[in-house]
Amino acid sequence: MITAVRQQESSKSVNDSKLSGPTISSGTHHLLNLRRKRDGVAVSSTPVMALKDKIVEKILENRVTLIVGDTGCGKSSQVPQFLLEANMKPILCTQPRRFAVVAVAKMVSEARNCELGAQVGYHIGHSKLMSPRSEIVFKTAGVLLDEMRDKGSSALNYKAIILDEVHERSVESDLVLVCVKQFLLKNNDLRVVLMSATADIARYRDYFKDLGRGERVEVLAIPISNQKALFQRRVSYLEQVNELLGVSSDLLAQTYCSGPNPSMAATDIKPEVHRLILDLILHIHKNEPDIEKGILVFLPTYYDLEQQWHRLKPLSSSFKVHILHGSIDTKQALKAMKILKSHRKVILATNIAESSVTIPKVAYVIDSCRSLQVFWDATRKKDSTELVWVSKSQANQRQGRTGRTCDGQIYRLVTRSFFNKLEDYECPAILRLSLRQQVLLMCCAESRAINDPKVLLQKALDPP
Ligand SMILES: Nc1ncnc2c1ncn2[C@@H]1O[C@H](COP(=O)(O)OP(=O)(O)OP(=O)(O)O)[C@@H](O)[C@H]1O
Repeated sequence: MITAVRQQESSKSVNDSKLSGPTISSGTHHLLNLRRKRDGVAVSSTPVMALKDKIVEKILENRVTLIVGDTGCGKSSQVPQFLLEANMKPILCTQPRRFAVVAVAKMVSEARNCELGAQVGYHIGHSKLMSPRSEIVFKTAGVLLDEMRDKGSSALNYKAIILDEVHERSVESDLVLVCVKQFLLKNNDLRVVLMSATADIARYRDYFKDLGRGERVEVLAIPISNQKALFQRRVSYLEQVNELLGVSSDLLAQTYCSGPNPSMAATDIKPEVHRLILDLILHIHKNEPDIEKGILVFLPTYYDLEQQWHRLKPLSSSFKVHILHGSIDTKQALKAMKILKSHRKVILATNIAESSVTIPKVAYVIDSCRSLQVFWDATRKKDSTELVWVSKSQANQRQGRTGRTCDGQIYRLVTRSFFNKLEDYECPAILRLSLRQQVLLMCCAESRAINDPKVLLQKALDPP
């Protein structure tokens, strides 16, 4: 379903557009040099670079533009720079998570050869590294939402606002979308760009349909043919993993997923799964001579990260293990970005590392295909958590953390038929969580356009 829509959009874009030749800017050149320098690979361009002129032209022409392109094709790093070079500044870019804000801001400032906090800055929670002269600013959706509540439309005093990773449906992201739309109805000059590799584009296109008479939402898909510059990615499922490790089991799904399909299977990570992950890591280490090639493992909870960490601890002479979890300080988390020459890097992560970020030289992704979800328990009248199977969209984002700076291999720890039965998308948080706090905050908003929670929530992409 996702593939079908994306392919349809891709071919539309190719047919509709007279693709202009690549115009490579100084920032872009610098990014390429950076990549060559860091990774020892010669990369001629990221796929979005070939569409630079087209992207700028469409954003200038339309108030809302959707950019859809495979993970790693260059959306987050390049599109803000394209707009800067077209003099559409200042530019605001939101990311769903703090880690992604800092990682992308850091990468773009390095690509532009400037100090972080000067031309390129960021703002997450209480940490702000930007100046009044910053021309590209990265923020979390939560920070932007707070600012819109406090300052109304003046929080959007930018020439262009990029809402990156729109498929991530946190309450904050959905509320940012609805507030931005309200302000767009009053501001003709603002340009909004939505970006994602896996979003359901038809929904976003429809959402902005009523913006104004004769207006349309431009959908720009980065054509598959333009994506050949990307590295290869190969996906394996439990069947192949077991073959690889020489384990024979007729009941793979039963042993490692507790059932034949997502609706019947318990999501908890059994010791067998931790054991399988360890065996896989050891197998990779033995067979991959390039020590710089790292392994990224997705697990659902801090407890699971700890369990896996304990299994790896006795092997500290071979492996350097990093933990990426929401509770870890961003500075500490950024240490996982370093390429190591002495040890094999193993990164144990929850979905904090699922989208946006490039961790250089991650060549292997092991995906447990589980995730922790918070929901409002109406009976107990409190927030609760549950382990769920990821959606295909989430799994594709996880897959996209490799194949960015080198070829990638993905191991999904479910059988192929089990994977095919996963939902396409996860349920938006706005339909799962209590909105009491958000409603109170909305009531306090300065701007009349966004201070009536009942009206505003009805205008959300999925009204609660
Ligand atoms: N820190 C980095 N070090 C080396 N290369 C990087 C770094 N950050 C980005 N890149 C390179 O730039 C490419 C584009 O990254 P970018 O984040 O712009 O892609 P994207 O299309 O936004 O991906 P996603 O949809 O996953 O967010 C990556 O595939 C990678 O090759």
